[in-house]
Amino acid sequence: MENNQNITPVIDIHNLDHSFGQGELRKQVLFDINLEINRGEIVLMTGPSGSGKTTLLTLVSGLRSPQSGSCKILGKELCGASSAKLVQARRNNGYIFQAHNLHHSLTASQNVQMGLEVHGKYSQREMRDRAIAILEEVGLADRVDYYPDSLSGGQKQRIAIARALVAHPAIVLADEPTAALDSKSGRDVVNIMQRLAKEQGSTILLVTHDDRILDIADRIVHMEDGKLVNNSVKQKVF
Ligand SMILES: Nc1ncnc2c1ncn2[C@@H]1O[C@H](COP(=O)(O)OP(=O)(O)OP(=O)(O)O)[C@@H](O)[C@H]1O
Repeated sequence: MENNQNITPVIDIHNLDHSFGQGELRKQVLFDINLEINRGEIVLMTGPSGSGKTTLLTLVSGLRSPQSGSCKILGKELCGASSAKLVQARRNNGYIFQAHNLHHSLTASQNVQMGLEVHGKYSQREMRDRAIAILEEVGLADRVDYYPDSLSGGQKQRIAIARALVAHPAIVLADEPTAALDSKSGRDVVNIMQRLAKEQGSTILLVTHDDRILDIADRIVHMEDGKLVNNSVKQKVF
């Protein structure tokens, strides 16, 4: 199984279509998507508003059920999968969103611990230790017991990264993680995300409108009117 995962793409999508609505209101928003992403790759997805980027991300994550075509994640087909299988698939992912989605009534370390609680296999002590260790890695050693409202946007997004990566997920899905940040904070959070994901061997699929972070990509794909129009290896710009 382990060897198999090293050679087959972690994300393996073929002829994927997706529509919203029924009958006359039915509207197709994804058309014949083909995308293979290997272990450890960082792929950025760009494209205009409404082109279908978030929809594709939700299908890959198991948050939405793929309807037609093939969407294999870590070798498991999500197209036609039961709700229980989709829930299981979600456990392989770490999520980072534009608005960090932290719980205001929980401290930084308690928020990060939530990334471990869903797995149900760690003791309280172990969760706290792991949360503190990863908060140190994202430069927040001195903010472990702070509440999100007393922290800056960049600091909150670093907590969200720590929460997404604390359980060493195989796949990290990020939807415009730098949109709410100034240039320096945006740069810092993607650098941290890139470093941690490379250390852990995670695969990253990141949706962005932010031209300033494109250089972290191993590859950039572009969505246009529900179709992936550019799916090639990126020339790194230095
Ligand atoms: N739950 C839904 N029900 C119906 N239509 C939807 C739903 N979610 C998205 N859509 C439609 O699907 C299309 C693609 O939306 P999506 O959010 O995937 O685009 P996007 O590229 O992520 O846009 P943005 O960059 O603005 O976030 C849009 O036309 C949108 O209106």
